[in-house]
Order: sequence, then C-alpha cells, then structure tokens
Amino acid sequence: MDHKTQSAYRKEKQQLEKIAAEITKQQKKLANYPRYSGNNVTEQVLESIREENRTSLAIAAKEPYFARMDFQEDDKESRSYYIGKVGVAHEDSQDSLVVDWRAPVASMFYAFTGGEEDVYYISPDGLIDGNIELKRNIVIRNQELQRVVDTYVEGSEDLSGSDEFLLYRLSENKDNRLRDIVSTIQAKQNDIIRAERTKPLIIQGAAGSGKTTVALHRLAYLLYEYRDTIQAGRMVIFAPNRMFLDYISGVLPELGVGGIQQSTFTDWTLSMIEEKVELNASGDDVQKWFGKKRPEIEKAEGRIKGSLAFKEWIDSSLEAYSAAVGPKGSFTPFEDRTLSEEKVQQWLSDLAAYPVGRKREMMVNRFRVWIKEEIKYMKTVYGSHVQKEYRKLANEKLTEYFKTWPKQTALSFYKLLFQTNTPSYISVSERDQVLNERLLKETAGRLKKKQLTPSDLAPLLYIQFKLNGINKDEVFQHIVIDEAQDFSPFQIALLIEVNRSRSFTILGDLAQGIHSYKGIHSWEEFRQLFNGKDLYIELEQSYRSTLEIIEYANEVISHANIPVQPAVPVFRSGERVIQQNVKKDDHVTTLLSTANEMSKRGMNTIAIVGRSEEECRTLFEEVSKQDKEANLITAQDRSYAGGLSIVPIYLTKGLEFDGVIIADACKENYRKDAEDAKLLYVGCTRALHELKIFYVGEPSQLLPN
Ligand SMILES: Nc1ncnc2c1ncn2[C@@H]1O[C@H](COP(=O)(O)OP(=O)(O)OP(=O)(O)O)[C@@H](O)[C@H]1O
Repeated sequence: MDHKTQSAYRKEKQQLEKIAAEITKQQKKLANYPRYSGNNVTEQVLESIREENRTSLAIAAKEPYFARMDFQEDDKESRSYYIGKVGVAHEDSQDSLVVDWRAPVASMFYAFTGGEEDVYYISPDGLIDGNIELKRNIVIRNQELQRVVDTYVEGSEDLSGSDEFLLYRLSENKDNRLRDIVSTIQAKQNDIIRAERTKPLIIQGAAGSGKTTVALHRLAYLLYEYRDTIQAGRMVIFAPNRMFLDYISGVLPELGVGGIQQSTFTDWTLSMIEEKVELNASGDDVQKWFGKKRPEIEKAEGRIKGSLAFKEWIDSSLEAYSAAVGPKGSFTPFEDRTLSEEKVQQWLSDLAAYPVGRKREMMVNRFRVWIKEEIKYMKTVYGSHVQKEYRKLANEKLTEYFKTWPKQTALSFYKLLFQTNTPSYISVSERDQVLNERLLKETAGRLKKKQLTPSDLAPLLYIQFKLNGINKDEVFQHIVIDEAQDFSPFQIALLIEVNRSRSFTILGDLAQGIHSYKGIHSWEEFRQLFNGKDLYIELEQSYRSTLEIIEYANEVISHANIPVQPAVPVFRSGERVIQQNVKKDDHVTTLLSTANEMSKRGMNTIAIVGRSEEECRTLFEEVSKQDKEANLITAQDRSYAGGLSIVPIYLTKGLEFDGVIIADACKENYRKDAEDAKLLYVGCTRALHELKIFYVGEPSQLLPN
C-alpha cells in the first residue's frame, strides 16, 4: 500500500468506527424497547415503524455501506456521501450518515462513469447539478474494513479502478443463491432499475447480463421511490419454475424488501381459476420437446393457443355471445303481475358497465327481489297459503325466461369453443383459420374430463375475467416476468388485464428460447400489445462468464441465427474451454474426476449437465455408487442446494455454477440445428469460471473446431 492509500484506508477506518458505533447504539435502544402487541392503533403503527428500523439496522450492522461518493453541488462545498443498502441517520441530529442506494443522489454513483456526461440528480427541490470528485468502493465484512478501491478520482486519467473492482466481484465463487449487486450496478443496468414505473419495459439481455438481478433491484427501487403509492404485496415476479424461485429468493431480503409475490405463471393461474380443473402437465411433455424425435414447432399447441389470433377469436366469440344473449320481452310470473319490458331494459342499461356474467347474475338477483315483493303482495290479497304455489310458479317462469341467457362459466364457455355443435354466435370459419382439426378434437376430449394443458390456462382465465370481471385485490401494481421469451403473447395480454397501469418489467433472451414451441420468436410479438408505448432495451454486456466461455458459447449460438446481438464479455480471462473425446467406458469416471478436481480447487457449485432427465438419472446412479455426494435436479424440484448437481441441460436455465461439465456432447445428442444450438448455448453460459465438454464418439457439429 502506498502512503496515499494508507492514509485513505486509515480515514475510512475511522469513519466506519463512527458509523458502526451509531448503528450499534440505535440497535441497542430498539432492542430494549418492549414490543407492543396490544390493540391501540397508534401504538401498532409505532411498533411497525420500530420493526422496520430493526430490520434496516440489522442490514446496516452487517455492512453499513459499500461506497463513498464526493460530490460538489454547484456553488457549495464538496460533501462525502456514504452509500449503503439502507439509509442511516444520526439519531439526535437526524443528519444523514449513510444514504440508501435507491435515493436520487446515489443514482449519480452508478450513472457517472468518468466520461464527459453531465452530473446531476433530481431532488424533490428540482435538478441539482454539480461535480463528482471521487467514487470509491469500500468492502466491509462483519464491520471490518477489508478493501478500499477508488473507481474514479477527479483529474486522474486512470479509470481502471472501476473495472478492477467489478472483476474482483465477478471472480468470486458462488453458492446456491443469487446475490445482490448494489456495489457494482452498471450504468445501463441503473437506467433500467430506475426507469419510469408506468412504462412497460421489454429487455432483451444476453446470457449473464444481469436480467434477473436487475429485475429484483428494480422491484426494491420501485418500492422505495413510490413507497406512498405502491405496496409490496401488489407486486409480483413470475419465474419459470419453483427451483428458480428458491434460487433467487435471497436477493430481496438482502435488499431489505419483503412481501413481494413470487410465483410461476402456472401456479398463479391455477390459484385464480375459480372452477375445479386438472392440469395435465407431466414432465414427459417437456421431454417430448427435448427428446430425439421432436414435433414441429409451428404446429405446437402452445404456439397456437398462445397466439394473438387465438385471443382475437375468443374476444369476438365473447362479444358475439354478449350481444346474442339477454332477456327478451316482459316477464309475467303469474297472472296480472308483469315486469314490463321497459323496466327490464332499464335495469339492463343500469348494469351496462358490468361484464356479461356478472350482469346476468345481478339481473337474476333483481328479478328475485321483484318476485319476492310480488309474492308478498299476493299474500296480502289471497292469504299466506298461496305463497308456496306462487314461489314455485315464479321460479319455473324465471328459468324459462332466462333460457335466452344461459349461464356460462369460463370452463363451459371455453368448452363451447371446441365443440362440433357450437352456438351460432361462435364463428366456425374463424375457428378453422386458427385451430387445426387435431387440436380441436384433442382439446374437446380433454375438456369433457375437465383436463387442461398448460396452454389452456391463459385463455381460460382470460374468459373468466371477461365474464366475471376482476376483483380489486387481484390487480397488480407491477409485474416482473423473467425468462419472458418462454411466455406467449396471450399470457402477456392476460397479465395486462390484471395490470391496467401497464407497469411491467419483461426480461428475456431469444438466444435462450429453448421453449420456442410455446414462447416467442421475436420481441415484436409482445411489443405490439403495448401500442408503441413500451421501452425496448438490449443488454449485451455479459458479467457471469469468463471471456473464453462467452467466446466459445457465441460460436455455438451462431448456428441458430437469432436476431439479437451476441453477448459481449467483460475482460475477465480464465481457463481455456476444454473439449475432449472420451471412451464410452471412461465417460462417467472422467466426468466425476473432473468434478472432484474442480471441487478441490475451491469451486462451490459444480454442474454435470446431461442431455435428458433419463441420462442424468443414470449418471446419478453411477455417482451414488461411488459414494460421491451429488444432487439430481428434476423438473419437480423446488429447491436448489448448490454443491455438485447433475442436471438436464434444459433445467439449467437461469442458474449458474462455478464450473460446468457438459456430458456427452456427441453428434447425436446435439444436432446441428437452431433448437439444439440454443440448448447447448444455455448449458455453456451457466459457467462462471470453467467449462469442460466431453463427448463419446463424434463431437456435435455445434462445437467450435
Ligand atoms: N453489475 C454487476 N455487478 C456484479 N455482478 C453482476 C452484475 N450484473 C450481473 N452480475 C452477475 O452476473 C451473473 C448473472 O446475472 P443474472 O443471473 O441476473 O443474469 P441473467 O441475464 O438473468 O442471466 P441468464 O439469462 O443467463 O440466466 C450473476 O452472478 C450476477 O451476480
């Protein structure tokens, strides 16, 4: 350490002691405060504020801050800002000691990269201009100062500190949880995190560009920035499977945020569908698309039922149904007592704003109330003995009258759409343009048994919304969709129904679109849903893997012809990617000895990646025979344990491992086509530090020479 660095280090140590002492003092005071559990509302509010402070201080105590920024506001003295995961103020003076990373002033720390850009932030008083003199990253562990790296010093030409600190962070080994990146958020990521809430964001990001991480930081930011108007419980993140949700579940608590809903699309729709249905979504379905003999993608059920054409046909059928049904004429349940046609029409127009199913329910109720009153009147004229008879008569007439307006549930309406004998309001010619004969028959057969496939979920729930409306507490204030390339346009259209403010963060990567039998092939398929009001951003810089791995993976994906820019690696060099032929009999031993050797070198998370679940099971059995601890990951898993995993390639999506070993990447396992190129690309880009590929016989033609 030179003299200047030593002196900076000493000063930062003193500052840390001062701030840590204040945090400890406040923590002690709060710990001594008796917890309130009574019924007084004011006291309850005060207790919840104290609880929030306890949580924030616990985060601050672990790592009070991670950065310092010296900023000179125009015409004022320069000031040092310490930036942390949560803000800390001096208890007596209320002076800010640490600013929250989400605060407007902290945005300059991320946005300013040392170039010619204007330096300013938007405070509640307006725009504040100025000059940044210093950007410093500070690593603190258990209240001990570990590292001080200046990433920008005014007047100095050397900007290498910024890269140095990022590379130090990226070179660390990972455990079984995704982590926050508050100390190294990059300028473009910062723009996404802080983008306007009501603008739908669509982000195409290369593998490892930080999409998932950025989305989680954006949620934390939105909750901070709009704390008076939005609630965590009304925000949701949709992720591809439960294991992935478990993998990302640590980030929000690390950022001091709780209560945000996390779900898979399937789980959410099933919880919303009011009728009892059975989902026919065995793991075998997934196998079908990744097996050796695969069906044609464009004819896939998911592509057809997920299309906007299918939605439009449902919309026109629903409209035609609403127009065709309704009460006709006056209603006479017994002689002399008539509900006039005029009255009926007036009631209908009162209820015009309600969805057709709700309208029917409310009309029937109004009729019932009217009948009750009439029977009361009849009783006064003829005596109470007539009540039973008139009630029976009126009910029969009511059923008869509403025959022109048959009750439809979402499921019964959905069934109608696929029937051979459809009501006249369903356009069969339009249907023939959207659905093929086989799909029509198959769906009709399944729906008779109340069985759905995943592709039926969005249309069914959509019909339910259109027939019965949506409850206020089912509406979201912000929706994050991760791995969005696997969503269909219909699914997005459905989510727009429950998020009318269109506050979306939609993230994905077409190059990883391995579920293209149900997902999109171009972002335009979503963008058209937002009528040009979306903000489309591409992230090319990839942070996860070394230069060697990204270059290798880019060669693999070049066979798929994807209309997006390839990933650009950060300059982090590592081991060369190894591609090696092995004899069949030596395959498993080689995989295992490679994993052992990686583990000896300190890697925490290692994956042996197989082509199919079946292959992984066999590998797992072999490994177990050798008394080696490993986890077999299957589609049903709900948690990810880290360590050594044996995992089918299509289930690695979203995850990352220090070392990745691809098993048998032979010519037969990975064909030279777009689908297999995407699969292999996903597998390769899971590796942070090392990638090793083995094959028996001839290598896949996707492997670089
Ligand atoms: N600014 C950053 N600073 C430090 N690490 C970062 C940064 N951005 C991303 N990373 C790291 O890069 C890795 C990839 O991030 P993440 O999983 O969020 O990317 P992704 O785009 O969702 O990836 P994929 O699509 O390949 O699953 C993670 O380890 C994350 O911590």
